[in-house]
Amino acid sequence: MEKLALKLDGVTKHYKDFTLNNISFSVPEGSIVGLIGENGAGKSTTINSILGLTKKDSGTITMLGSSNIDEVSKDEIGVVFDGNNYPDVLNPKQLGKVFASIYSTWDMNTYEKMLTKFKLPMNKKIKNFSKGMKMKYSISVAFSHHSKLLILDEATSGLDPIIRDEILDMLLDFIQDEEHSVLVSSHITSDLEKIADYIVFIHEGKIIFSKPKDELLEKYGIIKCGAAQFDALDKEEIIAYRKQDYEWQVLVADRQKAEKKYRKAMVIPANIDEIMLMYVRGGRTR
Ligand SMILES: Nc1ncnc2c1ncn2[C@@H]1O[C@H](COP(=O)(O)OP(=O)(O)OP(=O)(O)O)[C@@H](O)[C@H]1O
Repeated sequence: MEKLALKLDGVTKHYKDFTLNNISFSVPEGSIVGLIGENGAGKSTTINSILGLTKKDSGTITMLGSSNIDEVSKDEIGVVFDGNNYPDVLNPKQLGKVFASIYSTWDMNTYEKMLTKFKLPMNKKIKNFSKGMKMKYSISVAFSHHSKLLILDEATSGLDPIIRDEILDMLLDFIQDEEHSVLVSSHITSDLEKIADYIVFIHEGKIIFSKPKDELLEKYGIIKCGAAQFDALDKEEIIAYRKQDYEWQVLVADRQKAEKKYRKAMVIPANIDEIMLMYVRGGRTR
């Protein structure tokens, strides 16, 4: 049976104007799970609930075999938030000593290698690092205490494409060893499309879908057609649709079936961004 690094079951959190509603998904060992959703969808609330930073109202969270986050060794989890994770008046050399006393699994050799590899200066204060450097530094730290599960909130937002690509490569490196797993939230869906094994799409506090990425990319499709063809479509098969000028765009879950059934219509693959947009902004026929 597939081993899970993380499992959420019915996690619910009520705020005055927002409810994170019955969230269930899992992160299999050796995989990268991308949590996507627009601003305010509930991604950070989900991640904070997992880390025990926000107290959930109900539901269970099992992390690395334990349903109590306090019982999970801090060595085993790496956390990377958008922004400063560490006292920024210190430099990596000083912080390395701090981490050696915090993490029983701290590996100074890996730390120094990572800093050299990512051109992060040992003697420069973290507060003088650029945003991208801070992010790479946080991930290097997570590698250096050999964490098994890496959780990143908005790891690539606000970074240029080259640094984003480096960070995505770091995450792919991290899971090469099958025991390592990653949960990463982002609203840059193209980044997650490159690296994630599974995509969990959250909208207004609810999960819209949680699926293997390949299934989404290989199976979902968009039918492009005119009004008469749209009227003739089987409405049961339509997930959502949009009308642009004279063209209808229709999201379906089985592209090949649509190609065979509607030979006159154009059916094209859908990327994650398009799938997300259609779910959020598209019209419904049922
Ligand atoms: N401590 C809090 N008290 C009240 N409401 C909160 C609190 N924290 C978050 N919220 C609300 O919960 C909702 C979801 O916020 P959350 O930060 O989880 O979204 P997000 O998907 O991470 O968004 P973004 O991509 O913009 O970071 C928002 O409406 C937010 O205002």
